[in-house]
Amino acid sequence: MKKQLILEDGTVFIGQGFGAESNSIGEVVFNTGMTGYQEILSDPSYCGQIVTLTYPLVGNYGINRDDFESIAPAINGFIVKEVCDFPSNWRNELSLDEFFKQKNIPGLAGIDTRKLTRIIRKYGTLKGAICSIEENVADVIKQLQASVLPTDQVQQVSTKKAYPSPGRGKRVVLVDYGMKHGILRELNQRDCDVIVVPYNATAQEILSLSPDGVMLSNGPGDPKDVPEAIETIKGIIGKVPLFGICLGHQLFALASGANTEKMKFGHRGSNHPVKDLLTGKVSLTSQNHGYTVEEKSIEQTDLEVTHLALNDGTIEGLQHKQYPAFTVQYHPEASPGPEDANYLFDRFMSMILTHKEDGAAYVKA
Ligand SMILES: NC(=O)CC[C@H](N)C(=O)O
Repeated sequence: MKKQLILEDGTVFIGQGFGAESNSIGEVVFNTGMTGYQEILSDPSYCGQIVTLTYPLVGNYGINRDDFESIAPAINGFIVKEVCDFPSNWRNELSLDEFFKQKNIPGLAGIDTRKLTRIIRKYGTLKGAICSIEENVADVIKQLQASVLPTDQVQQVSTKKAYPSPGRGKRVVLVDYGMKHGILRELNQRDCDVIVVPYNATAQEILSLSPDGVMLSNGPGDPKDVPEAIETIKGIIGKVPLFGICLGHQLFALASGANTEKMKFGHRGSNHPVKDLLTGKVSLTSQNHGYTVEEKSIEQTDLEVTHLALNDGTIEGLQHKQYPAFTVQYHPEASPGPEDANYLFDRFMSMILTHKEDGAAYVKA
C-alpha cells in the first residue's frame, strides 16, 4: 500500500504504508536513538506527534510484553526508513505492522528519514500528514496550514483517577501529566509507597495524602497549556520535597516565575550530554522535549541552574534556592537510553530523608 508524507512546507515523500490504513496529521519530530523504539512509541510525551527515527532499520526485535512506557501509544504516526517484517528475539510477540494495526496508528516506511530530519533541523518542526497516495497534495497542504495543533494532550494521557502503587517505604505522590512507567519503576525499586494522581489534582488534595515527597512526571505538549498544574505546584513548593522530570521541570519553572519557550526542533534521543554543575559530572541522557526554560527568565526567580546541555547550552536542571525542590529536563528513568542519570532518584530519596529529620522549617515557610 503506497502512502505519502506531506509536510506543511510542501515537501512530499512517497513510501510504503504499514500498520493502520488511516490517514493522520501531527507535528513531525525526529528521535536519534539507535535502540528503544518500543519505549519511544509508547512514551505519552509524544501524544499527537508523528515520530520519525533517524536509525535506518526499525522493528528487528519486534514488540514485546515488557518494554512499554504506557498502556497505549499516543502517537499519531510512525515513520521509518526500513521496517522489519520478520522480527527475531526471544521476547518478540508482534511485528510493528501487527502492533500498529491493533492500535489503529498509521506507519510509513521506505522514505529517506535522514533527509526528513535535515529538513526539520533546518526549518524547525513542521506539521505533516501521513495519507493515501490518492489524496491531492495541494488540498492536504492547505488543510495542514489551516490546522491547529492540539492543546489538551495532558488531559488525554493523564490518569482520570488516583491509584496506589503500594510499598512500605517513603510515600511519594506522583502527579501524572503523561507519566512514563519508568518513573514509577524507579520509585518502586526504592520501596516508595506511591500514589499516582491526575494532572489536575489540587495542592490541597496532594498534601492531604501526607506525602514525604512529590514527583512531577513528564508529559506532552506546551507546559503553558496546563495552568491548573502550575497553580498546584505553587501550592506545594516549600511544603514537601519535590522532584520534577521534563514537563514536570517546565511546570516547576513556570510555577516559580520563570518562562518557557518552544525550541526549533527540540531534543529527542538517547545520547544527549548534560553537565551536572553541582558535581561537574557529565551524563549521557535520554531526552524528549520540544520546549525549554528560558535562560534569562531565571534571574527573576528563586531558582538556580544545576544542569546544562553540552550540545546547545540550554537549561537541563534547576533547583530552588531555599526549598528542597529540584527538576531536570531530561529522563533519569532512561527507558530507553543510558542510566547515567539514575542517581537523581537517589538524590530525591536523600532529600526526603533530610527533610524528614530537619524539615519543620520548610513546612512553616
Ligand atoms: N518528555 C516531556 O515531558 C516533554 C515535555 C514537553 N511536552 C516538551 O515537549 O518539551
